[in-house]
Amino acid sequence: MVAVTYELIKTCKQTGARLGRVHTPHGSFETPMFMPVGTLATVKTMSPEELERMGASIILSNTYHLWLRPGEDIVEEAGGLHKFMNWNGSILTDSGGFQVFSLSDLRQIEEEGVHFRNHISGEKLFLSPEKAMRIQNSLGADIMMAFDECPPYPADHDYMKKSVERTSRWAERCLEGHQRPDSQGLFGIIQGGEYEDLRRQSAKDLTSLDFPGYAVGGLSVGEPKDVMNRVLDFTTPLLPNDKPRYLMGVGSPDSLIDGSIRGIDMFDCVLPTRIARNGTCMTSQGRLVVRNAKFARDFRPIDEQCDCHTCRNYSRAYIRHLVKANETFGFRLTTYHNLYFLLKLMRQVREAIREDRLGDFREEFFEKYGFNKP
Ligand SMILES: Nc1nc2c(CCNCC3CCCCC3)c3[nH]c(NCCc4ccccc4)nc3cc2c(=O)[nH]1
Ligand SMILES: [Zn+2]
Repeated sequence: MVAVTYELIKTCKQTGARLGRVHTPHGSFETPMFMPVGTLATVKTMSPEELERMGASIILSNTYHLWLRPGEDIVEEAGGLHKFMNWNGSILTDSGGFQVFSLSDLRQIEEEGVHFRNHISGEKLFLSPEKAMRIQNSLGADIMMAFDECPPYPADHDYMKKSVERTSRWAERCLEGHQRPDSQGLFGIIQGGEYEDLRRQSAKDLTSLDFPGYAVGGLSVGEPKDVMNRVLDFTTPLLPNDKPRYLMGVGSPDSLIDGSIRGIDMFDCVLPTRIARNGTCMTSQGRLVVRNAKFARDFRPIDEQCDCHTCRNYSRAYIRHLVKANETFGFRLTTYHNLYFLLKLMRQVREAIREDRLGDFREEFFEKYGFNKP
């Protein structure tokens, strides 16, 4: 029995976008879909009830963080992540590879795995494909990610080639180390940077291993947006049509639309929750920094075209006051709105695919939001 399956509902006649549905042991969700990030087993300042009310179906958590704190053994004793955090929707855990490279210094990559320092205590640690599988099996997420290397941008072709080949060997070790394939779906991660030959090699290696889903990794690491779009143009067609495609670390409105147009089904990013905690909101007219003095007497909602709980009940002036006073409730209101905004955007993208007009929707949205013309 396969834990995670994908159903292609239809392809947009105007673009390469696809409307689909992903089935997991904890429920199914339509795609393209945005996944809120909950690093330490919580989507910061949001309760599971609020996540459900805003329309979240799947959230992310993380091997690296939960291994360090509180420890995957405690989560396992609690009955797994779903019970531990009281979230009954789907959960995806990243493998920790990216976090090791982005969070800790003194890391050393070898064939066996990665040596690094705990970014909290400084103690020396070691993470391997097998260890990353054991931790994710203990956490019990519906979807787990292969242990990969996400090279820095830019990286030269030689380094990238060696890295892709090692990531492919690690992917095989992940499949062997995965103890619960019937209840947790393991996704492979395609690397290769901006090099078409290496993206082809990575896709060939990983699709021959028959994972239930595939992620495009190694992007949203500082490259210009047109480089990301070009890499997607030649990478997504290499992936099977009957499996989900997950673009890692992407969460700005324009990239969610452009990634969907290029056949991506799933997205995650810390952006909406992170900028919310410094009082910046995404709105249909572009970004709004609510802390700005000009909103001191502005009693309109954050976004006059938004029907979320925050926009129906609170004003810019009130939220500005809370954020300036560093009141937690202020960050709850901005976080709720930003997540709702992206989840609603994905609903609009799915609607546009249904009606074969995602290209038109992109034009309208970019114009209103203030993104530069294509
Ligand atoms: N395995 C793996 N993960 C990647 C991630 C982490 C995805 N989010 C996981 C999530 C799990 C829970 C804890 C948080 C992370 C990426 N994130 C980004 N860009 C983010 C760029 C960005 C954008 C806005 C703000 C900060 C960073 N590129 C990524 C590439 C890879 C990759 O190749 N391999
Ligand atoms: Zn709102």
